Amino acid sequence: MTDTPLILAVPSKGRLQENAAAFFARAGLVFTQSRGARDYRGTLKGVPEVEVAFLSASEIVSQLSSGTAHLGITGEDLIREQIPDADTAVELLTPLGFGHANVVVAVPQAWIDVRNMADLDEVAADIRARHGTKMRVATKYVNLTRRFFAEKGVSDYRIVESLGATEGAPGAGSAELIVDITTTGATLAANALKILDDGVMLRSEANLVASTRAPWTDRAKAAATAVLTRIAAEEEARTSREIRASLDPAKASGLAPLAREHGATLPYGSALGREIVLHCRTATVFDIVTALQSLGAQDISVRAFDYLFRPTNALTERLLRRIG
Ligand SMILES: Nc1ncnc2c1ncn2[C@@H]1O[C@H](COP(=O)(O)OP(=O)(O)OP(=O)(O)O)[C@@H](O)[C@H]1O
Ligand SMILES: O=P(O)(O)OC[C@H]1O[C@H](OP(=O)(O)OP(=O)(O)O)[C@H](O)[C@@H]1O
Ligand SMILES: [Mg+2]
Repeated sequence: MTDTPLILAVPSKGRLQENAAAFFARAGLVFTQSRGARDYRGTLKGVPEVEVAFLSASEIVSQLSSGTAHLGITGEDLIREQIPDADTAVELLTPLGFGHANVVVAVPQAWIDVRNMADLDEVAADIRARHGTKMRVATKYVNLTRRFFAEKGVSDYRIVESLGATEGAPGAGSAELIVDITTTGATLAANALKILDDGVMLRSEANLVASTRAPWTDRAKAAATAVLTRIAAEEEARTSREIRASLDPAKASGLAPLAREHGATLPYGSALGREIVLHCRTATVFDIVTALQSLGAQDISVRAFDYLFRPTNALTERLLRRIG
């Protein structure tokens, strides 16, 4: 074990690696990587007390579940599959907008009469009548499949655990249908499979996840806060704009109502002299510009930020609410 206060688990390979690295880079969090004895370890430049563990998306889930890692990036599909009590063990702090994939039930396209989960009962009965065996479902999402099939009232089947190339199972004759993840649908199409109409089990994307079981010492909380504050400041910057203008002080009384109406703020107060500054959501910029023009404002400029640090942020609040 290590005595570094905070372990941050980051995908080291596969679909999520590049996007995760880009996500941290946007927040000004740069990894310095070194090869450790058993796995890759690193640090975050300028953020002491954080150790970065480079792991597979699935190993990240295990470490968050056991509390070996405090924070990590991984897919919700893996969280729901691998952690039976996910809502107790981890907190999904925020979806990250990449790693989108659906976990789906797919059957051969040739089964033209089979469209939804309820139709699988007939398929199962048919297979039993013809071969005296159970309908076989190939998947590596064993737990998600059991849960979903039970919810849909389908019980006469057996799972064939798949370790890869799941979509090939029906063609190879090792299962009748599959449960797997899909993004573009290309792999399903290449294997002549179709998704059942009500066969989307989970819409997954990469999430920033906190472990509730990790040793959340005061130093770990402080280190997490340092990381989350930067991530939040980047997001706040990306979704905000600054509007500056020159306004006749005689018109300044119209400013606060204007800001309120558009959900904007006056971070430095109402006008001292002619210069006014508003912060607003990106989508409201042009409405505010128009309103300012109606108020007689001139020389209106709109700027983007690199980082915007607020007194507090939703990520840190969410974490601290959960871990106390
Ligand atoms: N098209 C996709 N296929 C699979 N996973 C995807 C896709 N798009 C996003 N993901 C996400 O990436 C996660 C990790 O998938 P990836 O393929 O990188 O790992 P893996 O193949 O499971 O790794 P391993 O080598 O351990 O099997 C998935 O669980 C899912 O959350
Ligand atoms: O809908 P699509 O865009 O075709 O993507 C889906 C495919 O991608 C994943 O496999 P991956 O390429 O990660 O290989 P793996 O089976 O080795 O994980 C997944 O297991 C599917 O097979
Ligand atoms: Mg994969």
